[in-house]
Amino acid sequence: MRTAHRVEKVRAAEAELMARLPDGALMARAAAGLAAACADLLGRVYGARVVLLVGSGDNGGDTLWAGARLARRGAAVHAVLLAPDRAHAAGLAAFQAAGGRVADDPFAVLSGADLVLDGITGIGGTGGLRPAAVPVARAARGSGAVVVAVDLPSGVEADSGEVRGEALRADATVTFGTDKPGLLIDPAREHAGTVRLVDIGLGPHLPSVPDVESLQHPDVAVLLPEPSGESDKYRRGVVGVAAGSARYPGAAVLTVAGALRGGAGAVRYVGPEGAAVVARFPEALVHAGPPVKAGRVQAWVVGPGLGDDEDTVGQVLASDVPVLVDADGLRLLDPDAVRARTAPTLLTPHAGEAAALLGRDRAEVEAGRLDAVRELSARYGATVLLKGSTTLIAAPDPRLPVRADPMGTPWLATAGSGDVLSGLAGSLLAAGLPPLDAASCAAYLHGLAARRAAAVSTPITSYEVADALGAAWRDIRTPD
Ligand SMILES: NC(=O)C1=CN([C@@H]2O[C@H](COP(=O)(O)OP(=O)(O)OC[C@H]3O[C@@H](n4cnc5c(N)ncnc54)[C@H](O)[C@@H]3O)[C@@H](O)[C@H]2O)[C@@H](O)CC1
Ligand SMILES: Nc1ncnc2c1ncn2[C@@H]1O[C@H](COP(=O)(O)OP(=O)(O)O)[C@@H](O)[C@H]1O
Ligand SMILES: [K+]
Repeated sequence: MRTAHRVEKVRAAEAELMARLPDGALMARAAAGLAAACADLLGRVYGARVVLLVGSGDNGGDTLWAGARLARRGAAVHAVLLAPDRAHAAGLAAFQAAGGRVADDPFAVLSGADLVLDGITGIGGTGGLRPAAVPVARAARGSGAVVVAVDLPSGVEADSGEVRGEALRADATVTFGTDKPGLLIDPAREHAGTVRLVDIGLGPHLPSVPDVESLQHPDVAVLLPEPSGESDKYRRGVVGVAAGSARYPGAAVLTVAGALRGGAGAVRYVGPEGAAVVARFPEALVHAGPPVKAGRVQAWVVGPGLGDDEDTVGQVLASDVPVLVDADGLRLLDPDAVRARTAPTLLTPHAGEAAALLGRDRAEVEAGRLDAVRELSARYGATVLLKGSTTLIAAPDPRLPVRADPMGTPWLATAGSGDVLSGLAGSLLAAGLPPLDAASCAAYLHGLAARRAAAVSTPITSYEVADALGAAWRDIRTPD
């Protein structure tokens, strides 16, 4: 599991730890880890041309101390001081004592650099890069050097992943003590590149429950349901799928395709497109009547391609089993009926649907996904999976961490892939996973399946994503 903590918690943990250590010890640990990571990236330190972008805070301090270490190992290191009067004094003295030089012309040194360290701002940064830093950050990006962000790419919001202006784009980020939420959530995540965590001893001082977390293969492996000797199709769970309409018959097929690969023992399709479903999937059970007459299921998926069938949404929401609501279902749902449910509800909007549910602009939701997913989940008393470039999942209990899916790929931005996801997540609900786990495992498997399909050929179709789900399960169970 990757875990991320908000800035206030990082600072509290740092204060506790610093009180037990000699002055400067923590920064020395950070700088040692940073210099080691840079040496790995460079391969050979001796003779390498390194440029430090140094801001006015401790982030610049870490960078100067690391620059001193690299200079002592024979690198030619120049520091670009963005606020010369406020550069970290001890760091600058150590840097110069080690043979590092302050650059007169930032653009001249950047044009010949092998490695650039971005120490403009870390967790103390607010707003995008200040205007003076913008051309320097752009020149770093355009220089052909490997760009390494120190703690965070400068200009991103550490706590939310928002980018409110211009931010530096790094190839890699070396972060200290713990991940920050912005390293797991777009658009900031995209600016960070590959993230490496340096242990500075903060762990025991951080709250045990993080603010944001990302599942990794072993976490998903533990959560996925496995049939046992005692299993039969009913004990494995039956998932009901109320999706598709004469106008959108494909949604019925794709949702069932996802549901069949989600671990439930049987999929019961309910709606007008049973013939199309059975033609593709003879293993599906079909029922043409309303959901209340369909027989017992352990979870429902309602909404993909449903058109305007409000009755179906109402009937499913009135049931006493977990319900996933997607697509048209989100438009047709009665918020009071959702809030009144005693069994869990999982809503799976994309940014446009989330914006409609919240009464906000789509762009606002996309820029501030963490805030949007938390607010939706609180308003509806439901688990919410907000789809997009970073899919986020929030449980209604605000004490639980928000899960940020690390597996998505932009190839998933293709019609119908959301239908596959909702079938898959509904199937995991029917198999007995709690909504937060069902949703986050589904997003992870969906992304992994899309990556596998994209490795064979691109562009991928939603049906190919569904087809690759079995291979994704196998990958997770048998890591190499
Ligand atoms: N506190 C500690 O013990 C440790 C801190 N560490 C480092 O210290 C950093 C935090 O240091 P600080 O709290 O000094 O904060 P930062 O160095 O992240 O940034 C604060 C400084 O940047 C300026 N600033 C804020 N927003 C800006 C913007 N958009 N553009 C340009 N300048 C801006 C502020 O005026 C302030 O001077 C961490 O990210 C990490 O790199 C590490 O050394 C580990 C230990
Ligand atoms: N830029 C992107 N990067 C990664 N995943 C994306 C991106 N855009 C969309 N997706 C994913 O693609 C799927 C699309 O679902 P959705 O918007 O419901 O489409 P549809 O209704 O056509 O099925 C979701 O799983 C979403 O997270
Ligand atoms: K930085």
